[in-house]
Amino acid sequence: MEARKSVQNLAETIHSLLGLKAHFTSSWVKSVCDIIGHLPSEGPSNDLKAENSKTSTVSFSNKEDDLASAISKIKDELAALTANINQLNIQRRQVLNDFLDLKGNIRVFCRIRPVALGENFGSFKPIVAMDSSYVLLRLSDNKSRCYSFDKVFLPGSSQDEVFSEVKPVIKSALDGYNACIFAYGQTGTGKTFTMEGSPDLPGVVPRAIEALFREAVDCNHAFLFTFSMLEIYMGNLKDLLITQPRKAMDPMPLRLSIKTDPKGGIEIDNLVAFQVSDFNQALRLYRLGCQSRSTASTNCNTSSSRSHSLIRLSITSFDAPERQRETNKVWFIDLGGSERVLKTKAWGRRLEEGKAINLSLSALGDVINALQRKKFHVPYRNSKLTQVLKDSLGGSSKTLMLVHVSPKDEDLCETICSLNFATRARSIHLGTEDSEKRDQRGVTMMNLQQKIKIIEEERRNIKRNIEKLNEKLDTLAKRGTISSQELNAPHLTSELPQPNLESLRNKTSDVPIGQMSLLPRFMRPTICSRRKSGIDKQNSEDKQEFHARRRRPLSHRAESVTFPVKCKSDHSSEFDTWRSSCLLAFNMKGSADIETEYSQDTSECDIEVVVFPEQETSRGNSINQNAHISHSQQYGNRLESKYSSTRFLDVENWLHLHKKEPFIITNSSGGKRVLATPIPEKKCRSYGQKKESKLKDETKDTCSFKINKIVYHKMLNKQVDVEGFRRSVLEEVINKPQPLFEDCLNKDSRSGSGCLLHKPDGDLTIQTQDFVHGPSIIDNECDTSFMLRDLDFSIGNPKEEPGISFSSLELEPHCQQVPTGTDVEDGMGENLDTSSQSWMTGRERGPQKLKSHMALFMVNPHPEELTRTYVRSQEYAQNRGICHLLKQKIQIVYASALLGLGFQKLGFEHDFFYGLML
Ligand SMILES: Nc1ncnc2c1ncn2[C@@H]1O[C@H](COP(=O)(O)OP(=O)(O)OP(=O)(O)O)[C@@H](O)[C@H]1O
Repeated sequence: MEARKSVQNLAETIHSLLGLKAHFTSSWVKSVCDIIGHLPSEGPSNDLKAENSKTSTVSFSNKEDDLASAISKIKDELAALTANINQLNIQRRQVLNDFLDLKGNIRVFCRIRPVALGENFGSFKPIVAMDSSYVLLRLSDNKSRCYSFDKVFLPGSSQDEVFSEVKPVIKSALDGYNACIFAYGQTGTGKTFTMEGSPDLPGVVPRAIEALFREAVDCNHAFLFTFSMLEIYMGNLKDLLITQPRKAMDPMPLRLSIKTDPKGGIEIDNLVAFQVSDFNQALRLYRLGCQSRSTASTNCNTSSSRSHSLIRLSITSFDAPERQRETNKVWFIDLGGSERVLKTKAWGRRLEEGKAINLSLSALGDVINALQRKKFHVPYRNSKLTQVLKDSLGGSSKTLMLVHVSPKDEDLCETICSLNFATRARSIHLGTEDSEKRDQRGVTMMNLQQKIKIIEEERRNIKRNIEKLNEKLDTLAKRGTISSQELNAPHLTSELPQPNLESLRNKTSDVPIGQMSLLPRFMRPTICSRRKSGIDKQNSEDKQEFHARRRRPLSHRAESVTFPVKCKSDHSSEFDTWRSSCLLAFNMKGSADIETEYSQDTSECDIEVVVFPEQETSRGNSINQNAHISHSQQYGNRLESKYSSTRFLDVENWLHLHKKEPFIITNSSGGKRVLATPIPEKKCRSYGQKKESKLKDETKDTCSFKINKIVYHKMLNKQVDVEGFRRSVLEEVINKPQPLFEDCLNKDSRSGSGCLLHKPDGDLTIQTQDFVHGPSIIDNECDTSFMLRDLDFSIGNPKEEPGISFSSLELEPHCQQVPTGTDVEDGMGENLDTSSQSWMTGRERGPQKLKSHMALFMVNPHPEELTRTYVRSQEYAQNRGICHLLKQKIQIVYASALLGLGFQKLGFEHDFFYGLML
């Protein structure tokens, strides 16, 4: 009876709504009826069937009937409201997209950096903001140029103001559009400040992530967010969420390689992607990634980013038909600072870094310009950066470029370069319109904005109603005898606001898998939620249905699938991580991973394309498809086995482990291993400083450091281009090398006296402690320490520079595999977080004890950065049977240093140090 009544009610409600709402199509009604027909036995329609087939043994009281009918009415109302809200979502997306289209899919903002306290402003202001769209660049007293932007942020602009302009793009990302938000500009102009911000003044990235989660909660769909972070350092991709190995024996991290699917979607093979469930998790991962960035001190910025850092947030929603695509990506890109070599006076590695940054920036400019001009050929392949972003630049994707400029007159040249870049990127495709058209556009945009507001207000009202109905339903359910299962029927809850994957999964898990395909899409659990709940495992016999459930051929879904990889810890517990991959990650060719090469050496051919059997020829893709065709059955099995071996990564676990123990994860294909090492808390700066001062006190009497075996007279006679006081020091060096070395090197480097540097071309210069980087060699037999870089070396007394921290960040990518700190004596033992610790270790044992040691050090000049020291004792090497190799290599390095040769000249490859270590 009850069941018949509720069905009748539903039918009546639908019928009446049909007259009112055009979107209630007959197929929709049919699908709802179908659901009822296929719901498990608790459902009303099954009751109805049961009643028809046999006499009902259950009799309901009138009271119960009324209750059930009230509940049923509420359910119907909820369904109607949900449909209504979906309709509004579609409208809102359309209007927002029209609005952004009018604004331009590629928008360029300009932010002028404020003058810092105590900074020399210069005699005249070269850059003046005329209004919120124009800046005037004064080239000289009577010459100036005007540049137009979509928005100009004055020096006093707050982070809030900047984010308010970014917000529409974030909203549209939730609507399924890909988006890229770039920070571009001269080094030291505030790119990182804009993107990352500070704890008090959070930048675009944390704000955007927060907004995404907030808006997602506000939407009536379930979303799945995955977070990844990588950097492009000198054309190489590096996963910032996986730390580097600690020992030479430790496995190398998996190489990241860019892959493209037949539809043009880009995936980065082996890039770790974490499923994040809230803002805090994402923020903590973001901080973890920021700590691993390659930064260094340059003439222009004490903490200069030497790479492009890219944060990717993938958003998936399988049940939001109004979204542009199921999975889309938002990229936040803090570009490396553009710099003029003449100004930065960079050389060696800094120079190479600067060159790589400039090249990829100009490649990015070319791509954006080509897109703006709607050119047929877009030169994506010219850099790794543009290859990675290929599917998120152009088309319907939204691009925001925040160009940063300096207010100082001494930076005029760089400012011109940045503004020219911005002009190219903007391409002023809107600039050609006359003022009438521009006004018209302005009016249309205002109308659209108004429309968005009205729609959002309407949505809010409906949501309030939904909430009220839900409360009502809860109360009725408590009063009545209705089973919780009935209340949890998916058509009631899956569309409710504040979606929660967990609840979604639970709600749908009651439905037999065979009936899943009968449910409308919005009611079905996502692959992920099913996996998490273990449905797939439990129903392995239902593989057929599992595949049948897919709405599209596999090849079509390639861009949106994130594959999990089973991970194992060496510490007896198991962890799972998400390894973000498109279907290409299965890599039918086996070990055909393509190593990331320096960007300029690569072409589109480097991007591996896997073609699946049912794939149609993709747009503009001329790659030989037959070469990669694989058997669909085989593919299907692989897919299934991947899924069945899945568990979700607990981000908290990951973050926790990064603070504590190192662990190794393996991917399910076996063999390759990635080592994640603990990352100390950011507070290590203060820790390092504390140690440093303690160290200074302890070691005043052990400062002298003789140089007996190396004579530099000849080199020192070379022309030295340094300022007054340094020149006089050097002259002294030429006359009396030994005392000067002591004098110069034994001073506290932090006070600025610095170290002596010998460039490969023979030039000598003194630089302050900040520059010191690269591997260094200590050999107490000749009381000398070397700090060697790939093209140069310096001589210094490490004991006198306790504050210098050692890190792999300064090295060639492969050198980064060099183990992190271990105790000098036993080679293993304690981890040394700071160099000061390691120096202390050495000092505690005294010079005599150190005598038998040869050790390698990696220096990281960045005082804020995590500091790790790499020390290996000769004894330890001997124990491990590699002493011979170690000695030989160190001798070569010595010879190289003495001859003034760099490593590269001797033909040393990146992995030179790797071989030295255990
Ligand atoms: N708008 C701003 N308000 C306050 N401080 C700022 C602003 N912009 C930049 N700064 C400060 O200027 C310094 C340099 O900024 P930042 O490191 O962000 O530059 P960058 O462009 O990222 O440099 P690089 O390219 O070398 O990494 C920082 O100390 C930062 O706090």
